[in-house]
Amino acid sequence: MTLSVSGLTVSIGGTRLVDDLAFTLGDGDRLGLIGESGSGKSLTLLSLVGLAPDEAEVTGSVRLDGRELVGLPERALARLRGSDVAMVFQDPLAALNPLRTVGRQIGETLRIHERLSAAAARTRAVEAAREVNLPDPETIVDLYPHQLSGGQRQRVGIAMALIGRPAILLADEPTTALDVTTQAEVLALLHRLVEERGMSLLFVTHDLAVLSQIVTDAVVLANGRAVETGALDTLLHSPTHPVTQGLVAAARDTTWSAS
Ligand SMILES: Nc1ncnc2c1ncn2[C@@H]1O[C@H](COP(=O)(O)OP(=O)(O)OP(=O)(O)O)[C@@H](O)[C@H]1O
Repeated sequence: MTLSVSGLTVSIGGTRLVDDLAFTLGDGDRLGLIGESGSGKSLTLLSLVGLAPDEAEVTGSVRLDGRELVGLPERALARLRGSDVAMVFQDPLAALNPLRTVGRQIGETLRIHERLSAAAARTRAVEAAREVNLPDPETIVDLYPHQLSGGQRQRVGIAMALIGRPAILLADEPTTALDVTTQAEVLALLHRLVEERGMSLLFVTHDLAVLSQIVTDAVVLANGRAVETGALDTLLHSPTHPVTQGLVAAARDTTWSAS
């Protein structure tokens, strides 16, 4: 599947927070969206699938295999989010229901979309838990979110996102809340799953060091505009825009302080 974005503009209260953005995510592509805090990364990601805040005005074009998503009714967008396009977010705890076992939450999509029985959904949830390397999957699916570590919860978030076999994964800072070791493990897991399943990935982060572990190309955002676009190697080794240069310097600092 190809996601083609052009002229994407998101305004709130008359301010353009995302301004005339264009990029294409083709089959199997791994693209990063990087920029400092407030540069418009999250709003961009949310706007692609109709999840921008109610007060936001979204214009421009987001096409999924030619089908225009901007202006599509919420029902159609919701169907799409459960099937072709899936998302993982920074804070898995906020995305999880504290009162339901993680297995039930992993299997929920299947109960809705494939009308599976509770028992069949549980079996698939156990398989999904195993695929994301959760320890003791048979037992862990019966636990509640607060009984898991942060890294385990993010693995649950990934299992939930991937169980519907999406073609495209949108990830918004999925490892930012994790410690450095867990972050590396979760990035490696995402990388493996994306490759094995031939998914395409749009990965949002403020951290170029993280991005270099998972994508091949990136769009650098500043004040809602794309200021530099290209292969990650080129951005890392010969950044031309001052914002990109700042991100490279920051990534060097974190790499040094982590080692
Ligand atoms: N609902 C809203 N109402 C008003 N302004 C908003 C709203 N949501 C986001 N913004 C503003 O839009 C700009 C872009 O926000 P966005 O969350 O996309 O940034 P970001 O690059 O993802 O930053 P971060 O890394 O901090 O999440 C920011 O200036 C933010 O304050």
